[in-house]
Amino acid sequence: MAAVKVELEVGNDGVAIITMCNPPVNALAIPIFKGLKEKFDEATRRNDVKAIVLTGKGGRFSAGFDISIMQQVHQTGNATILPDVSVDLIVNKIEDCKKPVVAAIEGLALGGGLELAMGSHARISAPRTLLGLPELTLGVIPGSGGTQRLPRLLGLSKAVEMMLTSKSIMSEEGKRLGLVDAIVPPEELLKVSRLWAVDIAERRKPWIRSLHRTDKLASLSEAREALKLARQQVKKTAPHMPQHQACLDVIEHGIVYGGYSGILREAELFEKLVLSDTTKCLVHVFFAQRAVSKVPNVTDIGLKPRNIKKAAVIGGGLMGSGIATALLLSNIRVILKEVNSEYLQRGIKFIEANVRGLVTKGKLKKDGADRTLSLLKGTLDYSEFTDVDIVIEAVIENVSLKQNIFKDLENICPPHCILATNTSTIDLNIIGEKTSSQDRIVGAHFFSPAHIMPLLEIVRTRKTSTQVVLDLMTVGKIIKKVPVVVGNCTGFAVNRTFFPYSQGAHLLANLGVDIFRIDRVISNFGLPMGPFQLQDLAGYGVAQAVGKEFASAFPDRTFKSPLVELLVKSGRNGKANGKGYYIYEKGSKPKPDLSVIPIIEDSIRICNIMPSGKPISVTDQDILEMILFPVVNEACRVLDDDIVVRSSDLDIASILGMSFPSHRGGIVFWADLLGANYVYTRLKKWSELYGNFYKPSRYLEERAMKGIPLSSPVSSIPRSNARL
Ligand SMILES: C[C@H](O)CC(=O)SCCNC(=O)CCNC(=O)[C@H](O)C(C)(C)COP(=O)(O)OP(=O)(O)OC[C@H]1O[C@@H](n2cnc3c(N)ncnc32)[C@H](O)[C@@H]1OP(=O)(O)O
Repeated sequence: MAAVKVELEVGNDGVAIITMCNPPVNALAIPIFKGLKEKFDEATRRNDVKAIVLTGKGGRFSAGFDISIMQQVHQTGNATILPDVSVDLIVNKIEDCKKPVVAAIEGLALGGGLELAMGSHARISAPRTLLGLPELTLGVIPGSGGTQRLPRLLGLSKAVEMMLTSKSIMSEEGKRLGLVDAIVPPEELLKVSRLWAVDIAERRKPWIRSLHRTDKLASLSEAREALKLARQQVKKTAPHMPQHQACLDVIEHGIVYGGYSGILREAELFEKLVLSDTTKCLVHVFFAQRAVSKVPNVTDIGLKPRNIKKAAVIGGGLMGSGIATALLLSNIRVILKEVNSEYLQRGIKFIEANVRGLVTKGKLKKDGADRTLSLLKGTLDYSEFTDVDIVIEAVIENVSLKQNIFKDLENICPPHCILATNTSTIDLNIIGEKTSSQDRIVGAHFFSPAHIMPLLEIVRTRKTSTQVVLDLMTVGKIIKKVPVVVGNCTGFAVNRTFFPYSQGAHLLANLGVDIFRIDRVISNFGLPMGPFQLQDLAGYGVAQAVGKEFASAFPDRTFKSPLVELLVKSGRNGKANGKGYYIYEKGSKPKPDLSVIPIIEDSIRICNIMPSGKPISVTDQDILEMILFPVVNEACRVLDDDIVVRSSDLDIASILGMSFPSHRGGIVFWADLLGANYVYTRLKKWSELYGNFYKPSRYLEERAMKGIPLSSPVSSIPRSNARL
């Protein structure tokens, strides 16, 4: 492992080059801060140094504060391990240094990295360098002066926009806006920076301390007005994120009381926010998202992914056309196969609409769209399949149809070709039963709409080859998905974990709880919509088909509600035919359709589970937990059955596949914050009142009894039947 260190080298020109070395991104770990303080002290002291250049090794300036330090704070509860960077290093040793400091930036300067650069007296950058303050995505605010210096360098409105959206800009834009002083080719970066530093020392260039600048700040009243508008905006866009309001408060504080006071206030709030649950969750998500790409015995054994140049998609329905769109947008040639020309034309139209839609949204240029669509070829037979590298089957969920398709594919496709299915529930072993190619059969489970939703569940059986898993992971990354490798079972990881979600909502509805209240509670928690609105969106056919699969796979814990069948009988099919739980009118939010209430009352009568025939009385917290704790319970079974590599994979899958709020950390992490024992006790009580649907799983019970977090590796407890 390369040493984490800071180097100092003094040239004949009297310039000290201070270099941060912590590959791959020069994260600001404790030894880097320590090293920076020492080297700045040394450079300030030495008589042979007249100016300083600060840079990062390996073509990347710095990705900011080492986020694992925040993780340590969360694990220990001890915030005193956070180093004093803002005042002790950046103000005292860099900005107030007796010798000029120039930041030589390449690759990226993010978070604390950009804050170091802004504390310097000038910034010279290589082209196409990323500059940004993404701290809010981690639940904190910039904590090393960013909230004060960025507005002073860029002006208030652009700085506020950059911080609230956490979006980086390129150095070219930075130069235009005044964040960067010059852009030079990478090979000249150090040379120009040294000269610039000497020029400042010899007063040929201005010696500017960003914190002291006020020329770009608006007047107090204008600033207050702009910040008030921003506050109203974030109330709507980030209602669960305390860091957004805190960021605006600190900026305002600095404008009213001066930059240095702003820096002190910023440090106080940063320390407070680091300890918040939001930060715990978002920091967990940061590392969990990176962990999913590490699959033991797949990504760590030196295998190289094969090149995927040509793909085929079977089925041009919504899923198939979405998958084809995702492949095409990443420059992969696609053959789309359908059973007749009417369906084929419809599929091609879907794809064209997806691609043209991106042009309308300004995400793709017209000629880019034309190029993308030229990679698509429709077909009604298998003649184009003889040289494809991957086939993704996306036909309806019919076992014998899929079995026959895979039998054909085995005979027609080249032997190296990956045979993938987009089934959302059917066992892969059954799909491949009529072939002897089980080693190249794999699940490629996309989420609808497939060209937009980021999750790709890669389902492997015991027989799927490692090479095929690695290849599909690589395709997933190429098409900008987050691949999560899971095992084979009904519903795989995501749909299986979440099957109790709508069942729990239906159980409550049949216990007399208002469905619109249920939806409100769930969206207030942070999901984009409640379970009934989601059902409207997906269509009731999906709910019925999926419900049957789970009822037969897990009959012991399935709640069967008559409601969906009653709705269908009364001519409703959700948003698709404009008749659901809600009324859908163009241009306005869905409104509760009160004419659905008599149908719900019918369901309650048939179901007959209300104690003493009366609706149960519940708090909003009860509603939330009665819907989400059964999901946690199933997540426990998924962990127990080894369906995921690690519990944090299920967190990422729940966030990216089911839109579980990332600021809650994912389904397992959220449950652990509440405590296994709390979840267990609540479920146990409801199982006594309302039956097996709530019965705690063995995994949950054991962990609750022994005080072990749900996320602790399975090896800490004796295992049952693994089902990969
Ligand atoms: C006080 C301050 O105001 C507070 C802060 O500075 S908070 C930190 C702010 N900075 C950030 O949020 C940037 C976070 N990093 C990123 O966005 C991306 O990693 C990146 C754009 C820098 C690079 O992306 P990419 O090239 O895709 O590589 P990526 O896989 O993400 O990262 C490479 C490795 O560096 C690690 N890493 C990246 N940034 C890190 C950071 N700031 N701290 C610790 N580790 C970091 C990743 O965990 C990963 O480790 P791994 O190989 O062991 O999984």
